[in-house]
Amino acid sequence: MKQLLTGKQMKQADTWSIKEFGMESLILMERAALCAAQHIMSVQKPGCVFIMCGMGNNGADGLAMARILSQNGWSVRIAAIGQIEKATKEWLYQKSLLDKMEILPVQYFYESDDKDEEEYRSALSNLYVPAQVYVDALFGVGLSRKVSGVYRAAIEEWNEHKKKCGAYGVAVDICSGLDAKSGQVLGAYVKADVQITFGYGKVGQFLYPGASLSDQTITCDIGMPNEAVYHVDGFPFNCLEKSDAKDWLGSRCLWGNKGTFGRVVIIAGSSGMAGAAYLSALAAYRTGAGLVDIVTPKCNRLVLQQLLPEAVLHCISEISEISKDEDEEQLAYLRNEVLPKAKAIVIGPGLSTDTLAKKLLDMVLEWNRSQNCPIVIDADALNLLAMRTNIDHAEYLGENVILTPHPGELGRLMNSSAKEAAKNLLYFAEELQKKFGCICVCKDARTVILTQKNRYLNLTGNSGMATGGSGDVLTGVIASLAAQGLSAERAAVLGVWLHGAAGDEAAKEKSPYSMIARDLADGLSKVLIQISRKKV
Ligand SMILES: NC(=O)C1=CN([C@@H]2O[C@H](COP(=O)(O)OP(=O)(O)OC[C@H]3O[C@@H](n4cnc5c(N)ncnc54)[C@H](O)[C@@H]3O)[C@@H](O)[C@H]2O)[C@@H](O)CC1
Ligand SMILES: Nc1ncnc2c1ncn2[C@@H]1O[C@H](COP(=O)(O)OP(=O)(O)O)[C@@H](O)[C@H]1O
Ligand SMILES: [K+]
Repeated sequence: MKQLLTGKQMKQADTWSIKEFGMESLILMERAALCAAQHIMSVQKPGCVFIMCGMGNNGADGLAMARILSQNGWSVRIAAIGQIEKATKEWLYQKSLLDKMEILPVQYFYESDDKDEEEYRSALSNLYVPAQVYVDALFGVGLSRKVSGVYRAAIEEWNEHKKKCGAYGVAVDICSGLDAKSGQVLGAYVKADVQITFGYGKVGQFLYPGASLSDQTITCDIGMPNEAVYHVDGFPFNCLEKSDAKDWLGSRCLWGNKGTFGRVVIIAGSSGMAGAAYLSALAAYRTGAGLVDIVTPKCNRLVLQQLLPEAVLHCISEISEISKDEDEEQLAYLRNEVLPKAKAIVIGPGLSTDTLAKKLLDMVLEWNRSQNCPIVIDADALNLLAMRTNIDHAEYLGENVILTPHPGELGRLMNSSAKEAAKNLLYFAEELQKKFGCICVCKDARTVILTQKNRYLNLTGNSGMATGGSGDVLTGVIASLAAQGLSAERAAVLGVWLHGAAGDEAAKEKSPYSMIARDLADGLSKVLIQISRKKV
């Protein structure tokens, strides 16, 4: 399992290693600089390298890289941007080594507020020499505010000159301008070929738009003590990898029958929305559930029977079509005959927010209070949940409930907008988890999964999944895994991984442009062939 930290957590890990463990800051820095320099030497023959340094320790890494590369036959040019009074002690030390070696001129460019951006850029332009490698060591995880003035000009010149001379761009630790937690860019930002990041990957490098700033992010071990990660606030973000997916999936019982592999009850669909029920149910079957029941309005009977004859249908009447007694009867039937057989329940895809949908959600939440059955709440059921204002959510929901909002639904659940939720996905996910006390799967180009104790970031998937019905497929995958006996947490995390990996398979075959939600079901089969064990 790969672990990622936020910028703040990384600093805490650094500080603990230095102050509590007693590892000299310069040891870590030397390892970091050596790692980045070695990467450059592994992909390029010695030539000319241009290094843009700030005055913090990211800049100090850049100076140390300059020394190492110079000693290995490289011609080095350095532009130091900022005020020398702000330089860290490590920076001054690295600079003093360069001075003693008498081989490297450091060109300074001081910060002052009296120029406009164009003036800065033309002044800086002279410092940016043609080179085959461009290194960005302006800001690392210490970036704390929007980039402006001389720094903005320095970044823009760096991008422009790098492009003009076709140089290989290396960002030290993290692309300058990228926020190491949110993945948002703060003002200007470097676009590099590779980010050589130290100790742990930073969450912001894997969230979008941050993940698009470089083609590759390489994490280097810089010798930080392993315990350092236990001395940070909160939890690191875990990223499931293929080998973990294999372990978590386990093996399928060779002598199992359909009862062994769990029954998923899917409460979904409304008039014109049969597809949502179909996609969720199809995905549940394709992920291995033994039986799938669909609870849906009568109008969807024919289409669902034709699309998925394998599903058991329970067709219900709209409230307007029946008497109060009949309405009570059909709910009692669901409560007494259908829900008790479920090993996992999905509620919400295409459900609508009408009175019947509301009653169905009430019934499922009531069921949740007395039974220990994993429940996936999605789409309209989330919208209905967002409309409830006077309940203590944490009392209703628990560790067996999985909410799967996209940014629109997340915004609604948190009384905010989709735009805000997408921009601050981690923050919103944390608040949602606190509010409902359950498992929160906050979906976007990167999906964040939070439980009471753990944080996960999913790295599979692609833009082809931004197509109607993808989310419905996810509900079926998660519920199917839960029905087969995985804990709700593992079902959610593995489900999101599988769903993304299925999307990646679909994209290989159809391209992200033309794949549709149904293709994810075929993708699931391919991924399951790759990760399922051959023998018990
Ligand atoms: N011993 C350590 O602490 C290690 C640190 N390392 C490097 O050190 C970096 C962190 O160093 P620092 O904490 O010194 O931080 P940075 O070097 O990332 O930058 C901090 C400096 O930039 C200024 N700053 C922040 N945002 C700004 C903005 N928008 N405009 C203008 N100035 C701004 C700050 O006031 C501060 O002076 C890491 O990313 C990594 O590259 C590595 O060498 C590994 C070991
Ligand atoms: N650009 C993307 N990269 C990776 N995954 C994506 C991307 N866009 C959407 N997805 C995934 O596709 C699914 C879309 O879900 P949702 O918006 O609920 O779809 P729908 O409501 O149409 O079923 C989510 O799991 C989301 O994480
Ligand atoms: K950097």
